[in-house]
Amino acid sequence: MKNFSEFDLDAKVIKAITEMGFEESTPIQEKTIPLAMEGHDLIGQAQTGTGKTAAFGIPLVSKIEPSEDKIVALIMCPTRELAIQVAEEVAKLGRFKGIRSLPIYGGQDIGKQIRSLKKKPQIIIGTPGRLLDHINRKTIKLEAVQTVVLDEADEMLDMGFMDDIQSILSLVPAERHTMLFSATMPPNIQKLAQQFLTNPQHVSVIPKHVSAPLIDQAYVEVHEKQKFEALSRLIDMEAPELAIVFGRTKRRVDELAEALQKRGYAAEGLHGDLSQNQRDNVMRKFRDGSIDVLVATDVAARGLDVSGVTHVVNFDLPQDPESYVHRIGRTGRAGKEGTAWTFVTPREIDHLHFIEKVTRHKIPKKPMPSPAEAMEGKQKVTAERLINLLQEEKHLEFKGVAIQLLEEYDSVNLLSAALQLLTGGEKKEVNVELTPEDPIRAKKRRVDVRSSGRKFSYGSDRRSDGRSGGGYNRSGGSSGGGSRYGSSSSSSRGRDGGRDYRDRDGGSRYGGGSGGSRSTGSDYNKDRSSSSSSRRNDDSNA
Ligand SMILES: Nc1ncnc2c1ncn2[C@@H]1O[C@H](COP(=O)(O)OP(=O)(O)OP(=O)(O)O)[C@@H](O)[C@H]1O
Ligand SMILES: [Mg+2]
Repeated sequence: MKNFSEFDLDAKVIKAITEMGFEESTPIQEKTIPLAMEGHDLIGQAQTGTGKTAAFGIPLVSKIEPSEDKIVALIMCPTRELAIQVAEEVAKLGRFKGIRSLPIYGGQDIGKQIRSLKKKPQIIIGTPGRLLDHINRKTIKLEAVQTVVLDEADEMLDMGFMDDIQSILSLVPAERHTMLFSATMPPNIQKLAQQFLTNPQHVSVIPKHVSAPLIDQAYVEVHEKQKFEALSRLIDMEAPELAIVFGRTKRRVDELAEALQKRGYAAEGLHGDLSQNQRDNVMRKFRDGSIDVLVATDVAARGLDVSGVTHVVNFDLPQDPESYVHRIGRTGRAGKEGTAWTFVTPREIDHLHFIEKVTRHKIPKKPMPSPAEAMEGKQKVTAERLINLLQEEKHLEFKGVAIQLLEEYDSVNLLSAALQLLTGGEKKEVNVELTPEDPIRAKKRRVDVRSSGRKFSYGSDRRSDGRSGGGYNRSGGSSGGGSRYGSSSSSSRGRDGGRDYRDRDGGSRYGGGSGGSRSTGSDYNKDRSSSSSSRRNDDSNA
């Protein structure tokens, strides 16, 4: 991998990169930075957690003059949390150069945004709905925009943002530089590319498996009613540092977060029906570790980069293979390892196979963790806590009582009792009821592996094992199979429900035939609303 000084970058940007702790470029960065610096339109595909943000962020900030007083770059993201995060990364990259960037998303006070816009940011990072809102108010003007980035392009398409993106791009000069990024590139992305890009270069560093290589994947076959027990045993057994648990609907997420809290886990839910304040709070707590289980709908599936996420659990099987790839990709990022478990009910096994087929990765089956394994995990964690306390010498004021107790009782018995107390088994007894979700049905979607669109792939088949050395180490670079997976789906994808639907409507099961559900209001952002009357106007209070 290349050192960043080998690219033709602004010295102040290189300083920022160094400060961020990046030593070498990742494969997608190595391939896209030179192309982007030359102004080529491009479609960039690389596994989750491999630095796509910096792949477009670095050339972007490198090319902008600090003296510029117009908006010259626009980055669009599907969710608010992602817009915030991308804005933070861009701000870090542009820090020494004095580049001004601003996130613009639904749910945030529009007056405040207008005030921030008066500071003349050069880069806007936003969700499409709120962007359009500002454009209509003329508080955002796009006539000087030279570069547009669509992050998670396929998702924005899928959420029904096509019209919004079209409206936005119609206001950007045609002579522009457009880049499109995602870990997954289903075929319908071609349509978007054809419309918005000019002679794009396809840059793909997707090896055999589209899912990130450092993720240890498994599935557990469980009945709907056993899922909660399976989850708590799993958490006990694995003791994740941070975990994200994905549920199908908002209701599911609410119930699950509450149930976990009742059982004594530090968990909170995230979905599109929460106020932006609540969403921000939950994310902040998760990032700083004051909660360690984030229960979320697919609103958290894309792009979020929280270091320390060691586990992802698909409490409910995701509808789309793409969703699977992105959900599990919240762990195993930036060269770290991660674990992803997926709960599958017996009736959903076919759908799991479908996901395996599309992602070209066999997901091994594991047994449901036993109570003994769960207990063992908990005991281990308790023992570790005890030892930490001992090493920190925070226990000294208890010494007197300890001596007294030891005079009367056997030391092993005494310590066992203390451990039992610490392990806190009593909360396990709390009864928990979740409203059952209907199983996901296998969709008829043609999986044509052979004809996989080689266009996007030029197989840098990488392996995960290289963990030596500093820096990123996600490369490996032997050539090979490099078949991309995205080719597999037919056009049946996208219009028929799935995630947004689930996220939007706590109760309804997927597939109730509501053909247009994608466009009836992704609650995702609650962001798309103000731009189009057919959508729920969730932002009206903003
Ligand atoms: N060259 C690098 N060296 C080390 N770390 C890096 C490098 N580039 C990016 N990172 C870090 O890797 C992590 C993942 O990056 P990023 O969020 O951009 O991934 P992504 O490819 O966009 O993933 P996703 O598909 O999930 O959106 C971030 O924490 C980022 O700071
Ligand atoms: Mg990303």
